[in-house]
Amino acid sequence: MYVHNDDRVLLKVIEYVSPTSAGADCEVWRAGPRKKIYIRPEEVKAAIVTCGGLCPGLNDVIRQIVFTLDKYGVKNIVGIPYGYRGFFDDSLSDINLTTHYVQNIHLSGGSLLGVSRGGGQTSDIVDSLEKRGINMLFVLGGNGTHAGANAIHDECWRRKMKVMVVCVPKTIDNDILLMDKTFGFDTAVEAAQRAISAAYIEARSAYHGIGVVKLMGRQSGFIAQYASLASGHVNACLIPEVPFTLHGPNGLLVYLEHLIHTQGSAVVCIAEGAGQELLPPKGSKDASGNPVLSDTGVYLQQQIKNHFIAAGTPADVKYIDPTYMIRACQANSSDSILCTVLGQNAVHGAFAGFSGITVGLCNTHYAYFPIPQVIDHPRRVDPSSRMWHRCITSTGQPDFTPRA
Ligand SMILES: Nc1ncnc2c1ncn2[C@@H]1O[C@H](COP(=O)(O)OP(=O)(O)OP(=O)(O)O)[C@@H](O)[C@H]1O
Ligand SMILES: O=P(O)(O)OC[C@H]1O[C@](O)(CO)[C@@H](O)[C@@H]1O
Ligand SMILES: [Mg+2]
Repeated sequence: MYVHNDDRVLLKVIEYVSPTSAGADCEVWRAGPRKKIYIRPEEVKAAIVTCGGLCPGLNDVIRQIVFTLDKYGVKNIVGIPYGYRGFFDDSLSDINLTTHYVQNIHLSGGSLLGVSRGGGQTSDIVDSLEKRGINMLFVLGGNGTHAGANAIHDECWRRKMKVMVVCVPKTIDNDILLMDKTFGFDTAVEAAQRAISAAYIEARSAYHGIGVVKLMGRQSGFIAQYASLASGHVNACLIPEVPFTLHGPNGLLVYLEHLIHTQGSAVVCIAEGAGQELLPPKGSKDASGNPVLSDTGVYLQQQIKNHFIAAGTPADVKYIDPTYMIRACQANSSDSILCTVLGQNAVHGAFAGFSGITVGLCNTHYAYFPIPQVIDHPRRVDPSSRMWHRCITSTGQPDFTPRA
């Protein structure tokens, strides 16, 4: 059954108050195979590239793109090694991708193709596409990668090159706008449970035990929020979107003291971007220009220890940082399904002639989004949302917001 090009997915089942509300001006196409295809399969040279940090499910998406291209009859498929770097680093060679080659890659985490951050001029990448004769490009990555893909799309358009650039959002942080969720997020939340569980068991078993778990989330605290909600053992969830105070009567430290006296143990879950304002900024950036963050997890652990020493109350503080363990793993079943459908739809989108789009889940429907709208700014936890309130209701934490 084919999808008609005029089919649309309703972005939000809400009435927009103003045309500048997020998503109000965004057209979202229904994803899926079209009756009329834009290019003959025998003319296609397809490439797949994975950029940014790792994310569970990358291999599932790569595999499904190759399988679906094969179903359309495409024989010429290459993998670009190590993200955008593979386009301009002459020491790196493309990888020929066949269904046989990718058959089992979803059984392990990581990316078959490798990933990287930083580097590369758009014009060099487009030169490279031209030189290699690539006319279908599948780009898997987060906000930065999407910005790069959109620039590639614009440059191809400017040069009148017929290249379809189609993205699949990859971010365990779940920080892409307008989508229900991105692949890898569920797996990361699930993997974080082992760390939180260990922190809880350690804390419960120790005399006055306190467990601190740091999870990824540079600007968006979704992983910490959902992992805390899923666990049920977290007493305080700290995210970048909600400033907190450590000291003073409404601070975290006094609350932990209260928990130790009333229930004997406590668990804190902190997102890496939370509490950055408590430490001097590092001032450095990674290769892609993302700010390098201070380690608030280690700082928090130290502050808790100091506080309890000063209070004369014994406390056994255990710190767990499972950072890379929650993303370097194999996708769970629900993410595998998501990856499979996203991968298939990425190929359908390219064959339908879309370019400069990304594939995502919108109100439970698979859809094509224009890239600029989904990366206008990172999606963040809304502290006044019902979901955040559900989270703090579940942890039972008081309001740690700094008071004037
Ligand atoms: N504004 C931009 N314009 C063009 N290219 C960009 C831009 N921002 C980042 N890139 C490129 O995109 C690639 C990935 O960017 P980045 O390291 O920020 O990861 P990301 O896609 O945001 O994923 P993650 O969620 O893991 O951070 C890098 O090669 C980087 O050079
Ligand atoms: O250490 P790396 O590879 O730069 O990745 C860390 C970053 O990845 C992210 O999860 C984004 O993918 C951020 O939250 C985190 O800061
Ligand atoms: Mg990014």
